[in-house]
Amino acid sequence: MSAIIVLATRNKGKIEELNGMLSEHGIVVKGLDDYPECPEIEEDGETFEQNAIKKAETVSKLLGLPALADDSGLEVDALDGQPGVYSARFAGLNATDRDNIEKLIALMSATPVDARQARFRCALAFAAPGQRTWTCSGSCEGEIVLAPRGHEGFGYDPIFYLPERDLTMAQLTEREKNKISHRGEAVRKFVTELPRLL
Ligand SMILES: O=P(O)(O)OP(=O)(O)OP(=O)(O)OC[C@H]1O[C@@H](n2cnc3c(O)ncnc32)[C@H](O)[C@@H]1O
Ligand SMILES: [Mg+2]
Repeated sequence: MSAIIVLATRNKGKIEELNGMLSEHGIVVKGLDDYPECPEIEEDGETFEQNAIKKAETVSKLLGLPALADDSGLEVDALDGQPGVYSARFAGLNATDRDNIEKLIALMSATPVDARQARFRCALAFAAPGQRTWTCSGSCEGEIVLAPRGHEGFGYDPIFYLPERDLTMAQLTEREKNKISHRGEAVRKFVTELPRLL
């Protein structure tokens, strides 16, 4: 079996990771760069789940195809859960990963090392014509470090430290990241539902 699922994103890191996990299940994930007619979708939800549902349903309706969406971000305990749903635009609307990392490092520099707990969260939503939208989520615990390390992954990975590995997320290969990440956990739940959803 082989199926195409549109992933409602232009984030290349997400497309790469989702393809890495779903290709062995006969699924090819295509991002929105393959569907230039899809407009930017305003992410105005209060939760990752609300944003994921909005992105998946908007794209599925517009294209008349099954669509998966990932809304994800970083929650830092010392910042009361920030940047949360604002993770992509933490340092402003057109912020780069580097801008966001620099802002977070500046905000965390006064926080003691033993109070830098954080987690990545990922909500997935799957919408298809005539079907009820399905959602699931995953999370991954870690700590913020002030010195970025590693070049793999994307986003906040270089400052997301995994104490049990003594590595940042950006020092893991894509395959290793997928085994432990918030997105990996959510995708494994999606995979168990695939026979019912597709
Ligand atoms: O909304 P789409 O188009 O999917 O792409 P986006 O980059 O705007 O994605 P989000 O709105 O879900 O924002 C998620 C941000 O959280 C961060 N993030 C999410 N998953 C991450 C991961 O696995 N590693 C590092 N940072 C991550 C990263 O900065 C993302 O830009
Ligand atoms: Mg976004």
